[in-house]
Amino acid sequence: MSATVLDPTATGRHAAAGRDSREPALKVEGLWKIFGAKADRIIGTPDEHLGRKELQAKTGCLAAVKDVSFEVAPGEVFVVMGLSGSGKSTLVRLLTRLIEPTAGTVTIDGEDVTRAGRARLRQMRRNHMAMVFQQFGLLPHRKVIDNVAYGLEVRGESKPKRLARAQEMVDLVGLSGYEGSFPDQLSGGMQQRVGLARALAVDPQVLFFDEPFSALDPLIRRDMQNEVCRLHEEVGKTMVFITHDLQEALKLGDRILIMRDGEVVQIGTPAEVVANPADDYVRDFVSDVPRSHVLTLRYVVRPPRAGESLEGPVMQADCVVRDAARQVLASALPVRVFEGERFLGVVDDEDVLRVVVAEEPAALGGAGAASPGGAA
Ligand SMILES: Nc1ncnc2c1ncn2[C@@H]1O[C@H](COP(=O)(O)OP(=O)(O)OP(=O)(O)O)[C@@H](O)[C@H]1O
Repeated sequence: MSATVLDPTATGRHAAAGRDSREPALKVEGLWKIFGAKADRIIGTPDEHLGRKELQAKTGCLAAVKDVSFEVAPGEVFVVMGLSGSGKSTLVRLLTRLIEPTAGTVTIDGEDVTRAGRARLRQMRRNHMAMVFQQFGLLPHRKVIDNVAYGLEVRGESKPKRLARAQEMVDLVGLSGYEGSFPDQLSGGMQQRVGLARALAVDPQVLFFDEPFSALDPLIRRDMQNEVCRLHEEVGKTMVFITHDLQEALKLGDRILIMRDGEVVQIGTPAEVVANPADDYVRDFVSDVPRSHVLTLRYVVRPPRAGESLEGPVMQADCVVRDAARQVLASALPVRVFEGERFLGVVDDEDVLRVVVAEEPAALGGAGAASPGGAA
């Protein structure tokens, strides 16, 4: 019944993430990492098309990352998600060249990282990239303030300058008062805040997160996810975030890249991935996700029916259905949905309820469970 309006040019949830004509902050093209003795003899031969297991059986080599390409816009939060062994950690290490790629290029702010010589790479790592790891990587004998200032020290900043910047970052991550503490005097969540402050201190072009919250207990983990959202709102940095946790990916990502066996299965906004899973692997991943929490009005909007009022309140297409529901249900007239200035259509009580009711256990398998707007 309802028409689905899918807009491939849809921008992310974060204001700074608008994909525009500017150069991507990060561009990855045809990136491969094959482990094994004959790794460099596989690309360009028919063997490159073999599945991971077949390649391993035939050559003894393991394709951890296989022909991966994507672009990240300035200010975007880009999440790489996949099960254990899918190649996420290898991928993020390739992006910073902690591991050398077998093939492909990585460009950060227009500069090809894969071609950089040793000295230039070191310089790029100090100035343009920062990493936040699961194991924090803090220096145990240094106080919080000196851990945060570490990257600036390595870069040769004067002491007053680096301490002033470090203090600013300590305050930003909510650790004011703990500057003089040592890492082992802090909880796991607080230590990870130090890791965040340290990464932000160098004002990098891209921040890489490799499963940073996996070791934290669920409540702290949620706090830290909120913290990343808040920090992103404040500093607008480009972020590449690795996780195996779908909820985390949906919460943080403007877009999500889903990996399996080293390959890209799907790249899309949380709503795109939930509404249109690329295959059964992704469908299985997203099957438990409450759709109203992720789908936006873009996915339920429909053309107005003959005689239907076009005087109702106006809402933007990127508003999540759950957040829009109250206003839609309170309005006697259908809500008009716009993308910027462009009129996309209308949404009424029934359109919203169809998404919400489909999540109710009683509706599963029943008529109410029909996919909203036929989007799935
Ligand atoms: N140095 C290495 N030598 C050989 N194989 C490796 C090496 N590093 C990783 N691999 C293999 O590459 C594949 C991808 O590993 P990777 O650690 O990148 O996956 P992941 O998605 O990050 O998994 P996890 O979440 O468990 O860390 C795995 O099969 C792994 O065993």
